[in-house]
Amino acid sequence: MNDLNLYGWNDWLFQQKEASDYSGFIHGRIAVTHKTCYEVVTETGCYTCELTGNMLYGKEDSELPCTGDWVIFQVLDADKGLILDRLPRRKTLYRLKSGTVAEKQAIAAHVEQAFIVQSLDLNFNVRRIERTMLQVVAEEIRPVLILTKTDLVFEEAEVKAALKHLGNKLPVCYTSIHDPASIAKLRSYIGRGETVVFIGSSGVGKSSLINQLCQKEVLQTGAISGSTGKGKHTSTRREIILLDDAGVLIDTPGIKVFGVTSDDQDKLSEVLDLSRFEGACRFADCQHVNEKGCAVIKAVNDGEIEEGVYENYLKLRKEAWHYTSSVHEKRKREKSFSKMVKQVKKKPF
Ligand SMILES: Nc1nc2c(ncn2[C@@H]2O[C@H](COP(=O)(O)OP(=O)(O)OP(=O)(O)O)[C@@H](O)[C@H]2O)c(=O)[nH]1
Ligand SMILES: [Zn+2]
Repeated sequence: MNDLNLYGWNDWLFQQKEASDYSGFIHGRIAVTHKTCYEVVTETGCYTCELTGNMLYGKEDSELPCTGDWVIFQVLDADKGLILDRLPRRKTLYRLKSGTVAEKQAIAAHVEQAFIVQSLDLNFNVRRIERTMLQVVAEEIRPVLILTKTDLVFEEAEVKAALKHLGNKLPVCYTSIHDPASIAKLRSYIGRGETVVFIGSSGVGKSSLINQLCQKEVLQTGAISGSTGKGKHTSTRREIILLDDAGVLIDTPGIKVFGVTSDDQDKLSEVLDLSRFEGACRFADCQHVNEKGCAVIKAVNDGEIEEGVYENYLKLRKEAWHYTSSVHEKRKREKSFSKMVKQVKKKPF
């Protein structure tokens, strides 16, 4: 028997299930997402499930179930099922689907915290931390920064200086798999029944951390390739891992870049720590691009905001605009297409 409360099942989800047309069927949480099917954990075991046509056709990519989603399904066989409904989501990590401009893709649903993992070698990149934070806080997910491989040589002062503006925005945790105390500290961040998603490029040590947190080998780790210094890509699927007495961990395959799918100016300013200057801009709706009397631009010129941070602001802002206008365009095209179809249908033949 699995206790689904340990997997994060709660009263809110129960109410969502009650409200579903399919409330009479069993529910479970998606533990693994394959190309066309899902592995779903339930109280009585694991089922491999496919989607009904209704769940699949005419749906945006972001509406398809993802790892961490709670779904209702019909049991077909001893270990097979058909997903009939997906419960509404809260706190979902999305990313821009690669190769598209207006399609987002859900990566992990119902997550309370995101562990943004970078290793203290060439992988460390503050701009990427800022970008990932934006995706995370847009969904009210709490970010934690994890800097791994402290046993390797790194410039601590440089790292700390680069993170200065982020210091009060997220806890920063330094870890090494050779330092058990650092892993114990990390574990203390994870509450019972809480879901944590691990985000980070391939080779930064996500699987190693998860194994150490579980105190057993639950995930295969990759060897570093000698020629490139980068980890081999070892994750081919996302997976949910249950900690013995704490929460639920979701591993994601090495997603390198998060394309922006949020156009929340306030969140962006908050992440980049620009909010403390904004109030003094001459115009209330100042975008801090080239407006007169912009306090943010003044702070950049005065050296109070680092240029790199401001440049990333402009970059992320531009991407957010691009995303929103592309989504808008897409909706308009779809609308005019369905109008055209309706008109065609009306015409007598
Ligand atoms: N020196 C050192 N090496 C580490 C540490 N953590 C992980 N590694 C090594 O880094 C390599 C990659 O680790 P993984 O845990 O497989 O990395 P990952 O982020 O899960 O990579 P993917 O599964 O490809 O996404 C392995 O050879 C690990 O042994 C650490 O704290 N210190
Ligand atoms: Zn301004």
